[in-house]
Amino acid sequence: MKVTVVGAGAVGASCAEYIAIKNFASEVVILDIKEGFAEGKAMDLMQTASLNGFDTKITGSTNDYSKTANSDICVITSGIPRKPGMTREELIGINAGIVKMVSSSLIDHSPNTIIIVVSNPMDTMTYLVHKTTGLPKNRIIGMGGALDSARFKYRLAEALGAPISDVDGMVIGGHSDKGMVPLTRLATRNSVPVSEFISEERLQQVLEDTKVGGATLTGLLGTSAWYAPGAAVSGLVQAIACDQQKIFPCSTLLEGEYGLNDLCIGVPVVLGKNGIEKIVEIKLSDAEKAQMQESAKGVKATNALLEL
Ligand SMILES: NC(=O)C1=CN([C@@H]2O[C@H](COP(=O)(O)OP(=O)(O)OC[C@H]3O[C@@H](n4cnc5c(N)ncnc54)[C@H](O)[C@@H]3O)[C@@H](O)[C@H]2O)C=CC1
Ligand SMILES: O=C([O-])CC(=O)C(=O)O
Repeated sequence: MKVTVVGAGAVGASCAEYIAIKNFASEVVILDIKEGFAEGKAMDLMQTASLNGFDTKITGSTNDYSKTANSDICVITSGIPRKPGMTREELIGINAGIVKMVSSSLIDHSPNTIIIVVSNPMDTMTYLVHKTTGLPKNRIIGMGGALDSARFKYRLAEALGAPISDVDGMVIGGHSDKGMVPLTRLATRNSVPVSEFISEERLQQVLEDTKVGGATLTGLLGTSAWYAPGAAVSGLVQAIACDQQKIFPCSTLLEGEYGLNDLCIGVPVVLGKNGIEKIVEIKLSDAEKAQMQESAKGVKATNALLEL
């Protein structure tokens, strides 16, 4: 199993590290445009192999896509991150050009690959990869919901005073400060609805904190987060590489599902060896449906800025 990670920055390196530590891939290639940067990150990570006990071979490449040839899975993290006070959508001007160029170079060398898009604004970048590569929809996956759900669980556990492993919950919708739809109605503590334990008001606070999870960290760090994003990507890569058939919320091209068309947005999907094996349509309440419609409107407004 060969995995390429484009972008050796904060998220790309974290993602490569988690993939290696989980020890399921034979090879990870990190590629970056900055001279020597990917090679340096790869060497540094390889020097953790004996310490962390993994056999994955990590190599770096300065913009040489021949090194990525025949990758089973490619992750796109190249592009600029936001700074405090910015929205993800403001990154489109620079990141669209980068993602377009990177995705076509990847496909030139790995025509059968599955692509995971991370660069922001992620839902729009995922849509752009569809338009650029024309790959079947099961092979293009946007990562956002897996991360947002991890943050939701963190906030739920905090509110409940419970261990995170006792808590379950999912966030669907657009990966944006306003567009996320945390499904509080379906969140549970060990199968019991969380509303049994905390007030509606506290749950609303959890929802609001979850939606601005990325912005909160950007305010604290001066740039956006990388550990949880890297871990979330590694979870998707592992589910595909190991044909786990697990459900994650991912951004995928909708063609009528959830009453939505011609956009990529976060919904639950089953991930396995073919990438997206199935879009899972869960029954939403009227309020949740309305939130999804509103979220889709936001994503479509950003998509309209693309030069396709
Ligand atoms: N979807 C999600 O949940 C998340 C998305 N992100 C996004 O991921 C992206 C990367 O974030 P960071 O790693 O923090 O940024 P970073 O600045 O640390 O790393 C980005 C890397 O991309 C490289 N790069 C730029 N243009 C390139 C090109 N044409 N080819 C190859 N490499 C190129 C840069 O040299 C840099 O090393 C950002 O757009 C950020 O908003 C970040 C966290 C979560
Ligand atoms: O907040 C950002 O800009 C980066 C990101 O998507 C996240 O951490 O959720």
